[in-house]
Amino acid sequence: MAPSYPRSPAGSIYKHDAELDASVGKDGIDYTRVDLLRNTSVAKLYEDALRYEPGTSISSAGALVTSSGKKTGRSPRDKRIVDEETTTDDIWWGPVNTKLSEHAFLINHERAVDYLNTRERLYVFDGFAGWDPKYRLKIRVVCARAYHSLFMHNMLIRPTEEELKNFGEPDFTILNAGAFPANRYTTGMTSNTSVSINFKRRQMVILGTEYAGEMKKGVFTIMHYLMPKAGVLSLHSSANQGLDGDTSLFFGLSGTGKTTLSADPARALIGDDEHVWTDTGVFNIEGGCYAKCIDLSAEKEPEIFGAIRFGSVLENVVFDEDTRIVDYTDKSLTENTRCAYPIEYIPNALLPCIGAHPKNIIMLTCDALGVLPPVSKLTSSQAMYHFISGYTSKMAGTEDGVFEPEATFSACFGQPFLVLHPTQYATMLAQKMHEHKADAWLINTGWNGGAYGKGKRIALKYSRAIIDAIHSGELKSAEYETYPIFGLEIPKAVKGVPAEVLNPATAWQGTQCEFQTTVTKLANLFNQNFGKYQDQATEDVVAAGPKL
Ligand SMILES: Nc1ncnc2c1ncn2[C@@H]1O[C@H](COP(=O)(O)OP(=O)(O)OP(=O)(O)O)[C@@H](O)[C@H]1O
Ligand SMILES: O=C([O-])CC(=O)C(=O)O
Ligand SMILES: [Ca+2]
Ligand SMILES: [Mn+2]
Repeated sequence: MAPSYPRSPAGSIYKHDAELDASVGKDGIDYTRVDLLRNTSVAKLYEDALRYEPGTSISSAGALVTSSGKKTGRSPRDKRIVDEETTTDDIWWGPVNTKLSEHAFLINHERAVDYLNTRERLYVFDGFAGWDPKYRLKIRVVCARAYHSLFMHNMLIRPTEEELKNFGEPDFTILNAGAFPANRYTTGMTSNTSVSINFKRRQMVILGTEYAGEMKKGVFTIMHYLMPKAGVLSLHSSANQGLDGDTSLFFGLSGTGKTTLSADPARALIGDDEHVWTDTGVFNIEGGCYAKCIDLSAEKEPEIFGAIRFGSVLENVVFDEDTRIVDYTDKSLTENTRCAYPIEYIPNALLPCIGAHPKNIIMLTCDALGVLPPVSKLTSSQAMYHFISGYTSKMAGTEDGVFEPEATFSACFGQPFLVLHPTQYATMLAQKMHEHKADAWLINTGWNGGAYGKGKRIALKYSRAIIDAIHSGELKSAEYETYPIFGLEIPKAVKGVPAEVLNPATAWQGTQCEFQTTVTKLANLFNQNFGKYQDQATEDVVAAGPKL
């Protein structure tokens, strides 16, 4: 049977080649073997992981504690997209998408297949990406570690028994042979880690990294291509919904607070990381959340803390040998400690994870220079400017080789996952925001009072108070002042936040001279970066940047 991309009532939204479908339907994996474990129970995956995978334990809360080995973050420099005729003209080749030849892909594929077929145990998980049946993709994950299977069981949408029975052929297959290296002498390889996506064959192959986040972000990359092609907008954002059904999107690069701030006791959680904005509203791509755990506490993040229990996968954390109590402050393995849990482990998750059109667009940035205001209200041109710029700081650990906050511009707040040119996503976002009259806000969840090393990260309770004020309508009618150079509108007061914190100039603990220098430095970085998009952006968007 030919695999199919998501179908609308009008037929397939994605064209494909029947002959090719027939040939790649055979992905090389021996599905007839008797020891193949398909959509195995959580308990069985626990037992296998504990028995066969070194570095696996149970935490005092019942979570499966695992080790992802040497790689404890994604490897963006080892990610490749196959250069083939059905997609090559669409892809934004360059900064994040590096070409891999079809032949080199086949070598990697063969290596993964041989590795997987020769394991004593093989796990297959079939699940969905996308809560809206109209756009849903059927994803198959084939892997050799119970940990990886449980991770994707948590992160994809779990099929019902009935759906599993009728699953048929997957739309996309992930072959995860992460414990086995890529051959560095294969053309196009620059290390023994390789994460490659082939849109024509609908396959993703992972070699040389056991970091499970590669799989969820692989699915996102696939959706980031297919969804805009189908006329809907994929987003690296979290989403939640108030009692009145008002939806908020929280954009932000890794570590800016999408997961933390979307878990809000007063609002229903739609999802924490990947969404699609369609003509009818917003749907979550995933069936689970993937929270950062560093310095996690029950007091500060009760919903997330409570979600770490039987069934959850806790990666690279350190715990007490006797009590099995996890020390969330311990960064000795990595700062990027993570937990993957099914979305229904969050008490007020909205099921199915589909919400209304967004009313508030919240852009999160973690400014390590300490000069962006904790909150500003954006005009629509400023919203586009900041979406295209995607300024933040890369936080330690999420990517290989990052050890302290590093200023970065990541287009659409998720450049590593973009497949098309950033302006294509930005244009769709502008249209949708205009059509649905959404308000836009920029929130700095990063440093305040001084740069990294001198000031401190703004208190989580202040960021939460700001978000409450957006949702209550308090901020929309607040009094504002203009923040010079950046031209941002800052509220003069927000309930629950000390007034001096709101303006970076009054919050600054060092000299005003040092403050001005830092503002100028950041403004220059913005201008320099936006140069890349000057030609494609409209005049008003270009004018929305800082003016020195
Ligand atoms: N003021 C703040 N606002 C939000 N998060 C904060 C704040 N101060 C500290 N943090 C911490 O920053 C981290 C934010 O991580 P979070 O998991 O929410 O990021 P994310 O945007 O979901 O990233 P990713 O895409 O990598 O999952 C958490 O560890 C949180 O405790
Ligand atoms: O991909 C990961 O490992 C975690 C994540 O959500 C991100 O980095 O945006
Ligand atoms: Ca997250
Ligand atoms: Mn993310």
